[in-house]
Amino acid sequence: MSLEVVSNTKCFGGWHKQYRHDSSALSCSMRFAVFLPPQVSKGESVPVVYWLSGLTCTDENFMQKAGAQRVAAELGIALVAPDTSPRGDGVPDDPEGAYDFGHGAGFYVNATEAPWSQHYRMYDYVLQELPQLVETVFPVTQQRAISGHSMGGHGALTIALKNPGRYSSVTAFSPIANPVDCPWGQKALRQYLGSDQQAWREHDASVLIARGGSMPMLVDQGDSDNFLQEQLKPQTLANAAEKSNYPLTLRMQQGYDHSYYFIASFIEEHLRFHSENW
Ligand SMILES: N[C@@H](CCC(=O)N[C@@H](CSC=O)C(=O)NCC(=O)O)C(=O)O
Repeated sequence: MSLEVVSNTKCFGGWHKQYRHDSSALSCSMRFAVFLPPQVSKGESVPVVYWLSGLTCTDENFMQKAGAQRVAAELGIALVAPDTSPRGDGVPDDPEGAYDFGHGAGFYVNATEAPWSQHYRMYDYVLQELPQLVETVFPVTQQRAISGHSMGGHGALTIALKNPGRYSSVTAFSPIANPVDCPWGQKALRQYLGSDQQAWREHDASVLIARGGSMPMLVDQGDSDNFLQEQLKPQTLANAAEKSNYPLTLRMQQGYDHSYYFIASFIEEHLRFHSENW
């Protein structure tokens, strides 16, 4: 396993680092970011929160805009932020360069349809390859939590719901909560997974949560989010959770939009939530 250090920056007594590596899941070179809290420099092993970003993002949006490092340093949590899709000249992209499919829009699934299936395997990357690498290279414990925003909120919820026991807790900001029934989700799932909607349902948080479960889950959603009605549908998630008695806390936050200003306002509460549930 070869890791290239891209950057190394001191932050709140810990270190923000970017790395590049050859991903076998995605068959391309990938960059990811890690924040190691100060406890690591004192020889401690720490738990990890994996952060999945939304459409158009790289590993940088969350690390630069969410302001998560101060609380992660206080709580002794490592943060890991992967990119949102495979990338590179050899990786097919949306033919029209649309922002909601292809590069920057991997939707955290394993594509089954050509030409996407060779590289677009973000589900395996996030669930297996990246944690394996992180747990080999960095002083981290087996305690993992997962969180994300929008497309990344969809990724966090579905990966957690499909893998009970793998994460201690899951949180999301403005997740695409019912992708089988919104334009972003339908466009991506049809192309990555084909026309059989049963396959899409296996990556829909509202479908999965209806099957029950017990992993602590917190979702924050701004009520002034432009994407709320057409793309996000948190009420569908809440209704399904109620029917299956799933312990979901959904908080509608008055006046907040879809941006990282919203995430920055509540990321501390999400990290404390994870910290209470290791
Ligand atoms: N460019 C698009 C909207 C793209 C957008 O809003 N991306 C969000 C995530 S949306 C769902 O996954 C984001 O996080 N952007 C990066 C940022 O740093 O804000 C448009 O113009 O509509």
